[in-house]
Amino acid sequence: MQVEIRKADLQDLDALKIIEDTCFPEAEAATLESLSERLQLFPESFLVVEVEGVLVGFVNGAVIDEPIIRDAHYHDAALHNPDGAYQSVFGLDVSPNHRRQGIAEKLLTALIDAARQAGRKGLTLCCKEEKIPYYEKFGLVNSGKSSSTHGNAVWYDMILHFEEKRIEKMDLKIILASQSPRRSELLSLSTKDFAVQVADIDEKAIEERILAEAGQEKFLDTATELVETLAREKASVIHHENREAMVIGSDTVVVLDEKILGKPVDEADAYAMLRALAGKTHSVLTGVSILWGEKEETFASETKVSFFDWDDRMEAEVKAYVASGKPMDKAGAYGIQEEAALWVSGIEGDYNTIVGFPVALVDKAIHRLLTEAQTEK
Ligand SMILES: Cc1cn([C@H]2C[C@H](O)[C@@H](COP(=O)(O)OP(=O)(O)OP(=O)(O)O)O2)c(=O)[nH]c1=O
Repeated sequence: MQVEIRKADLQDLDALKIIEDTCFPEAEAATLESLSERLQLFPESFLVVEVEGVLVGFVNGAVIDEPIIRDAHYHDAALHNPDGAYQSVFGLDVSPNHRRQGIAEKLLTALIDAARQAGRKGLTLCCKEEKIPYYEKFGLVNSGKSSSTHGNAVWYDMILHFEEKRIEKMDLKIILASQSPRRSELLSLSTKDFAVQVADIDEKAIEERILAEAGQEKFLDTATELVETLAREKASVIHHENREAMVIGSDTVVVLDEKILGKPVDEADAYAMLRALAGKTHSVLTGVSILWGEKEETFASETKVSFFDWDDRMEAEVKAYVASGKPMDKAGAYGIQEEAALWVSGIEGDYNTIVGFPVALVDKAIHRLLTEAQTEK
């Protein structure tokens, strides 16, 4: 028996309505308009099942903010929130001649998996008393009688809370291989539980090698390879000494007119860099490498930054900024989080990539690795 689950589309509407009417009494069955509205509103959580190419069942539900479905959720489309916390189940239908073949189970499991993947906190539905044991098999827990009077029946709230997979809950050692206080601050938005160990590598030698080996590819590709390699090298040094830990390395460079601007070597160099950046658009590239056991996630993020034209006021500000010593530990000789903010006319991309750590991408990569490890267990 060939069973296939896929997302529903509007062409399925008539078949869906026929199945809905065979599964529910008239007072409880969703109308054609309602099914059509749901299809358009939350296609991500409207799944159908086909057996040998014939549509025989479906499951659907809005994504809502609270763990319990209220009657208003069925009628008020505006209560669907694509970023909401709970996947609800408005209906689970299988046509009568395809029951007792595990098809409803497959549908519900697919919706639970999709909700987990989407990072929801859980899944919630209302059912009649006799269906409680059925849903308990999926881990849903009876929270008592529902306030719903849908179809004048008595309903029960059933809720499945997904396990918290935040990093804090895991027995995991994370090490940030960086001396940069800004990287620590940004990583702490994703997890509070990490150590810092500084990796000492010969950045200049790696840069010279990669630039010397560069072929005909675009300069930005070479620069991307450079920040990824430096990030991986930093992580690798620390990972070598801490085999069980998840180690994160990172590196940032500024790319202007096919030239790489790293940290300035002295005040004159810092001044020259800032003078060259004025009136132009450059790229800030930050590479990140996460090493954990045999696993690796290495990537780079690019943000374009434009500076206002050079004028007398900027000249005075740049001189004072250089004299303060602040440019010396920063790629391109500036920190957008400091006085240099006054010279920036616009950015295109992620702000934190400029500050040296694209924390949103890092957070996602960490959780991808954790999910991967859990499914392998
Ligand atoms: C462009 C720019 C860079 N920077 C910083 C980010 C990085 O810390 C620094 C680039 O130097 P990196 O060599 O990438 O990093 P680092 O030496 O500070 O730390 P480690 O190698 O130990 O990880 O420039 C800002 O803080 N703001 C900015 O606007």
